[in-house]
Amino acid sequence: MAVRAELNADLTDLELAVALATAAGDLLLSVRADSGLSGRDLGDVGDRRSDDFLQEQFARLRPDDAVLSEESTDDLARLDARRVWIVDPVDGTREYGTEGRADWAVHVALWERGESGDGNLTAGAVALPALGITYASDPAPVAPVVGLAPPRTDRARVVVSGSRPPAFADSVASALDAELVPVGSAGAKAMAVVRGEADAYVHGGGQFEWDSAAPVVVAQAKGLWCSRIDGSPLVYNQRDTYLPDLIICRPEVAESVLGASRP
Ligand SMILES: Nc1ncnc2c1ncn2[C@@H]1O[C@H](COP(=O)(O)O)[C@@H](OP(=O)(O)O)[C@H]1O
Ligand SMILES: [Mg+2]
Repeated sequence: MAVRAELNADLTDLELAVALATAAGDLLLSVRADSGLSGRDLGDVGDRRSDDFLQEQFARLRPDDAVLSEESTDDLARLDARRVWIVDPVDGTREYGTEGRADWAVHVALWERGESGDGNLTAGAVALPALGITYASDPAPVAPVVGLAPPRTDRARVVVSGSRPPAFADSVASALDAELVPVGSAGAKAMAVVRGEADAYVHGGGQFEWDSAAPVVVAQAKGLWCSRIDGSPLVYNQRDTYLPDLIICRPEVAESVLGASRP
């Protein structure tokens, strides 16, 4: 879904997720180009500007919905809400602050409560602004990005955090006879699997709902396996937003990845 939609309340939830992630990404690119800042200072300003923009737009376009954002106080009103937007205004803040890095993202996901009271992620988008691409939670095929990753060999690839790879990363790599590739941002790693550049993204040791909600709803829509490392479902809009581990992978390798990741 590459078309830039005008931001208005008539957009579907999916169109709105794509439009907001894309627009916040454009804002972040201009802050990065024009602020004269770098490193942590740039990350802080980017986080704030992107979050302010997203909060304003949700208040204007979906005033009845709750919002859970990494960068805003959580007043827990979302626990009684029927619809909750789960957003990460800059995922991969460290990489956003580092000149030349493209592995950072904007995450926008929607969680909706069902008849039973439980809820699910129902729509979402991950923008990779430095690549000029926004991925949507629809089943449309995804084109590879030429020149982004080294050409595929027969060897599988597993993407992991550059700064905090999980303790079980080596065992997953052995199980798949894969190379481990460090990439920043949960969204950028998940989209590498969506594009087919990597076979799996594994994480353990700490993360929050906003880090994975949008990547997971996009990956699910593209037919990928998404779960906790013990194989249980990823559950969102919980009181405690800590959601420390996940696997996103091609369904064919899920059993091997789970076997090698299980605590
Ligand atoms: N051990 C940990 N505890 C808490 N958050 C973690 C974490 N490891 C990774 N994350 C978060 O997950 C996102 C992706 O990290 P990584 O690139 O290392 O895989 C980052 O989000 P933010 O950049 O939004 O803070 C990072 O803060
Ligand atoms: Mg994050």
